Amino acid sequence: MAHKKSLEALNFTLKDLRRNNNIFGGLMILLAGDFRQTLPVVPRGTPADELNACLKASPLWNNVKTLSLTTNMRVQLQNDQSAAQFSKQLLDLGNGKVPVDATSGLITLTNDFCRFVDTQLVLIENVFPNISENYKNYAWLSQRAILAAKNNDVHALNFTIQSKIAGDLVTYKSVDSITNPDDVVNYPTEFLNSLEIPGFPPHNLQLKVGTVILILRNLNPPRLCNGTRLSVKRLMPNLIEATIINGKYAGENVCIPRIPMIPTDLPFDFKRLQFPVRLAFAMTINKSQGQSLSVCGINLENHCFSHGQLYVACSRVGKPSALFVLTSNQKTKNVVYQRALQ
Ligand SMILES: Nc1ncnc2c1ncn2[C@@H]1O[C@H](COP(=O)(O)OP(=O)(O)OP(=O)(O)O)[C@@H](O)[C@H]1O
Repeated sequence: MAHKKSLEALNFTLKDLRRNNNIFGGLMILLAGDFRQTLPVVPRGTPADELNACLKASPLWNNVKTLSLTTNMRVQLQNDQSAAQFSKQLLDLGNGKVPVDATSGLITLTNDFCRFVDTQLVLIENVFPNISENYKNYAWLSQRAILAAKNNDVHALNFTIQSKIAGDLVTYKSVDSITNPDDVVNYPTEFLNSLEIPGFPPHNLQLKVGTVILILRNLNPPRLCNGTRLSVKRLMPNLIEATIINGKYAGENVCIPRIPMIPTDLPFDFKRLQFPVRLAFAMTINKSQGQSLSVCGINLENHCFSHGQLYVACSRVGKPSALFVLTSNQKTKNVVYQRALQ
């Protein structure tokens, strides 16, 4: 979900451009969204900060007229007999209506909602069956992913899946530096290399031909945007050639260069020169928002920790038989801030 400040900035810009002091310069704006989904991410923020960053906390919200869509098309399109029930189960999850166990604070997922698996390897086998052969099929690859709430869980899954593909591992190390010369002595290169920053490529990027990667920056919109998934075709010393596997430009080959990236939320200025990509067989639930999948795995060994994450993860597919969940005793945490839904 967009931060309320983005919309407030658009409001000021349109007022200025159109020299019209009415809201949005007198234009009608169509917004589409679902407050059951995740709220804007506020680094190191509390739930109150997230709620405050949401559009409902902006004075602009008083001018919004809400119209509701009533059919879950992703589910409806499956023509599955469970469609009506699955749509309702998803809504109950998103609305925080699934009963919570008073002692553990967890909900129990039912057998008619998803398919349960016991280990990470079984999860991988169900979502990416016979990956050592199927990785060459882009349509097959684009329709499946494993999701987890935290980056660390995602990294572990990605390494395991990548190891199932034959071929040499190519390592690309980033060049990390401090931009302010006065700070150089305080931040040794080894420390900079060790930084794992959300939304940033790793220092030690290890890839194989056939690996699925995700672009982390808008390199060449609309073709190469933050979130575009690709399959690696050729690994050269200074360039990665890859094939886009999702969206309108699926099937096109592109070249990705190293670019300098500067994180905005660190207390010191630091620059990482690296390919702006991450492995993407598995991805975080927040990154998966907006995607439709034919088969989705969810690793809930570490519970979801923020509003709407479980709802977003489960609603990527249209039927229960396509949803594989790894969790202990079918129990997990469903975080829903009722204030975001009021
Ligand atoms: N009116 C429609 N007729 C046919 N198919 C539709 C219609 N609306 C949506 N779909 C299909 O349903 C799926 C989900 O649509 P879309 O991604 O636009 O929904 P969304 O609200 O953005 O989902 P989410 O926010 O959960 O990611 C897509 O496959 C889309 O093509």
